[in-house]
Amino acid sequence: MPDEISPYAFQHDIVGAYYIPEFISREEEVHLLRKASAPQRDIGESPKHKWKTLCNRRCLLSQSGGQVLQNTLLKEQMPAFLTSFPDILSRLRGTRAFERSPHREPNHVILNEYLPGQGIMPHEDGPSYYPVVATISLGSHTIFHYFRYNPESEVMMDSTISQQDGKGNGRSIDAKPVLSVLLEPRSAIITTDDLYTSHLHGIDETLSDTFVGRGWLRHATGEEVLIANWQNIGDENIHEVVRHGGTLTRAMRYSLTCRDVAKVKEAFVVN
Ligand SMILES: O=C(O)CCC(=O)C(=O)O
Ligand SMILES: [Fe+2]
Repeated sequence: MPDEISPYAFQHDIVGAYYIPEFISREEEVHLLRKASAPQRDIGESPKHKWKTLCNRRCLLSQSGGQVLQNTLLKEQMPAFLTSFPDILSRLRGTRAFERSPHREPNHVILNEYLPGQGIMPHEDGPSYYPVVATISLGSHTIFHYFRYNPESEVMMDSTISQQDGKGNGRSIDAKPVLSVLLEPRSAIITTDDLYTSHLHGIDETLSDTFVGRGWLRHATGEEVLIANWQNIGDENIHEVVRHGGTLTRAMRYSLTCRDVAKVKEAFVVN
């Protein structure tokens, strides 16, 4: 990864995650939240940026930059709210995380909406995208877990989840995360390398997150898991709870997931 992004790596065994607190300002967050939470007026007003509900995700989703069909982006113009204030795309270019991606910047952005208690099942983002994704959080913290598949020969008693891998093969997943990260509102997390290509990621469906101190989270599996970036947390209140123990309540959260689709086809526009 280029120098710009390497200071945002944090201590853990697997390479490929970079956490940037305060990637956008509070003022920018308020502005984006207003856009995101008024889908009829802003993002959802044109048929191109319609909200969809995905049953396995239990979140609303709006795609910008176009639809991805058969690994190909049917290109449309990015809505102004992503390129004006704040200019998220040029800020992401500045991290140089997309330096080696085909278009050297994201050309596809998905807006997800999570009510408190909603999450997203462990999944891979798949082969349509170049293996780097930047996720910007708005409105609430959340906990992002990365998982690994169980090795073929290994039968794990606690692996309660299974999922199709990138090649469409059903595989079981180790329920204990290999890496857990706290995403603060206004932060960006960049996932790449091995974490993108051979791991899954997901968010538990929970209304709150309880910490026992020094970065340890009480996880749904009953085990305690360490929040790998707990010493990089910028918000004083959140840091205090994670450091000394306590509970953080989840609020409505929006995320912008920004990726580069290699194959692009100009969409045919009929006026
Ligand atoms: O909302 C998030 O932080 C993650 C969303 C995600 O994993 C996805 O859209 O593929
Ligand atoms: Fe994802």
